Amino acid sequence: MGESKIEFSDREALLFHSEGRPGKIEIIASKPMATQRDLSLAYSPGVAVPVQAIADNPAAAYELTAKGNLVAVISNGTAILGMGNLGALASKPVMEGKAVLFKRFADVDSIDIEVATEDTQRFIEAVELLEPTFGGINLEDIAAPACFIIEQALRERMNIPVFHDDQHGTAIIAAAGLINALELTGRELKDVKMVVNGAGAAAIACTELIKAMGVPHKNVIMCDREGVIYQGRTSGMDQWKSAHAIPTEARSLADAIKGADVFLGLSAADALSADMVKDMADKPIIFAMANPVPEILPPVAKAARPDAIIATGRSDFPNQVNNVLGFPFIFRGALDVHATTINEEMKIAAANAIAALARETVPEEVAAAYGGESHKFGNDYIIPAPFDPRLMEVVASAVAKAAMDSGVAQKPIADMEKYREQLRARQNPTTSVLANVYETAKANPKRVIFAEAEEEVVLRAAVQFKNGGYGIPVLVGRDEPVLAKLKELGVDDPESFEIHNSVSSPLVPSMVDKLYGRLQRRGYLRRDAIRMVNRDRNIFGSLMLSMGQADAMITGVTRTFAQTMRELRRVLDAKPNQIPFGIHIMVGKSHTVFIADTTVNERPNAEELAQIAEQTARVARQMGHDPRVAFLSYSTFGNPPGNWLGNIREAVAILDEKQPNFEYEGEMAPDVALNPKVMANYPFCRLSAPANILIMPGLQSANLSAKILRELGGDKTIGPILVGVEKPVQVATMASTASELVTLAVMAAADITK
Ligand SMILES: NC(=O)C1=CN([C@@H]2O[C@H](COP(=O)(O)OP(=O)(O)OC[C@H]3O[C@@H](n4cnc5c(N)ncnc54)[C@H](OP(=O)(O)O)[C@@H]3O)[C@@H](O)[C@H]2O)C=CC1
Ligand SMILES: CC(=O)C(=O)O
Ligand SMILES: [Mg+2]
Repeated sequence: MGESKIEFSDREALLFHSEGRPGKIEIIASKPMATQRDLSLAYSPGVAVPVQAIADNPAAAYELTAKGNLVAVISNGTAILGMGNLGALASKPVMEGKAVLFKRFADVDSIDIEVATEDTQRFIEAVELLEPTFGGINLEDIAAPACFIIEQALRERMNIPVFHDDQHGTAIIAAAGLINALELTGRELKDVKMVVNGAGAAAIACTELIKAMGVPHKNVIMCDREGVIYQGRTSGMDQWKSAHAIPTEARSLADAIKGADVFLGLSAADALSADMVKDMADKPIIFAMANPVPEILPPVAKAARPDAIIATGRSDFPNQVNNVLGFPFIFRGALDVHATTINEEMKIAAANAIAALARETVPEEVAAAYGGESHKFGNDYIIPAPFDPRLMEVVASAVAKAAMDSGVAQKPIADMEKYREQLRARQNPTTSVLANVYETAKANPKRVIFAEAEEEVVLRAAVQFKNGGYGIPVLVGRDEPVLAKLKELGVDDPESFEIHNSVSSPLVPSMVDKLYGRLQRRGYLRRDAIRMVNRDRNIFGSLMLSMGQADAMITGVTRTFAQTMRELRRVLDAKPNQIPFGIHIMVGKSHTVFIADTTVNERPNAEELAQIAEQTARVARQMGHDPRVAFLSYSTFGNPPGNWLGNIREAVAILDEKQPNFEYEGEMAPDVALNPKVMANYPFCRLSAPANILIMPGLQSANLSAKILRELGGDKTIGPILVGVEKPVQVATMASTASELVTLAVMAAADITK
């Protein structure tokens, strides 16, 4: 078990939240709001019709509004992670984070609501009044014991699922992990001796579920800040703690832990010492789940007890026992059957489904999401990772089925197999493929040149790239300004970055020879080559790349795309039998479209169009898509006729000759390519479904479309991605943000265009 792999500075964490649109969420309309008619339908007078329909039949709200897929993440900030009571406002970043996780992992729309009161009754009243808005309520980071009263009252008063995530979400995941850890260490629930540190929301709920599964009451010692909760203790007690008091001589955690099989930490940072771990039974099971800093760090626990199974709540160590593995999928299943509640049966079904998934063989494509490591059920893999795309299908369907079997589903699912298919389809392959691209880069770290390292945005990207573990940034720039800027960015060890400066680089003479060799018959003198190597960072970087000093390169923020390309092409050739060009990827809600050539060839001829189609199909396939190419035009199959269609038709004919292993068709207008109803007017069309690759007739239309879509579609655009150059190099745009640069650098490192 290694050190934490993910590092970041405080400044980086703040910038992550403040950059661009502040915070982590925004709301997007799901219906067009473009015309007067749209307005009439969406708002007055059209909206009166669904209003009346819902007044007549409240269940219609699930069909006519967003309610059925909308979950509120609600907190008063009294127990923010393990940071304590920092108030409602300070809890907002965590609650926005939970809302984003709902969306990312289970396509559940979610909004954070921070309620500024510590008065239990006022909180209950505020939340219960929200029932019309939401399909479910996820309570979060509310301290015990108020959370128990709040949840119970709301469950009684509301007819939608109310779920306190820190209690039950955590309990479900901890139970799943424990089932597997016990199996690996050859223990049975009935014999286990367990110590629980913490007696709050998470600790009480975990203990209750684990006792319900079979660990005897007398075998569990619970501790809080005052030490052991023993029978007869009077100070700092409440009814929830009393329920777990046992007769024992132990008074401190150090006493209690002697000989224990399992430690369950849901308390605070550093509460468990290495000495205590040494006192545990053979093959101890240690779940140190306090966030953000666990009760003990895995390397410390492992050093004390190499035979231990160790889990934390964090994503940067193996065995992440965190409620993120549960709540998105539990609500997905509950919402899909319009469950009135989330009951014990649904929770146990979720725990069993998660535990069983970890014992299954990890398929190839999933292995990539684990950083290419072969994950096999064992001490460092007792629980699936949150990025495991199988979780959605497996957990949500188990929860939905349990809701149906236990009689709380208002809309049972008729065809479970079809439902599982729909769950799979809710996940856009690009999202998980991108996660895989990141993990591929991490698994095999490459040296990536950041050619414009004196730019702050580039340096920030390089720092993120390094801290994310995606590879080794190789910075091109003058040492002093680069080091000074790294310090400004809060980097503790700027000297650990490799910086290359053309003024002092020993590589310069051989670079000049190489460049002069390439350019002498293109009108350049040796002194021109010297000047270019010394002054031009793209030339210097490209020469480093071509001389094998690094594996990939990212540039583009200080010069226009065309100028950057001219500089690169002085050094780098096209790949054999390929042409360089650009792809923009538009990542839609459930589909992805690749558009090419958006950057290089102004007026591609027929051969070039066919070539662009073939190369784009290869990239799309590499990113998990079955290519379906449409050659776009203003004209569809000859209508209207025109003078510009010849080379498009010829490109289709070239592919007809070559018989490539993907679908293609043309010429056609974009609506024919993308809208199945319009495509149906052309029954002879050879595409089996809407196109996912759009080959544009020329740079004008391609580049304009990509830029318009980018401006209108925001960060759903990836690219431009440069294809067809002999070395992995990516040219960003001058407006790129640090995170866009990191994505491109990772794509270059993972060589997705190879
Ligand atoms: N990994 C995961 O998925 C999750 C982890 N957690 C973590 O669990 C912890 C508790 O959260 P939650 O239950 O919501 O909060 P609560 O405020 O409801 O409970 C906190 C509990 O921890 C106890 N505690 C605090 N410090 C210590 C200490 N040094 N030694 C012993 N007990 C201590 C408190 O004791 P007292 O009663 O005496 O005040 C209290 O019982 C947090 O760190 C949180 O991040 C929570 C949910 C999910
Ligand atoms: C993970 C979580 O919900 C917590 O630490 O509070
Ligand atoms: Mg929490």
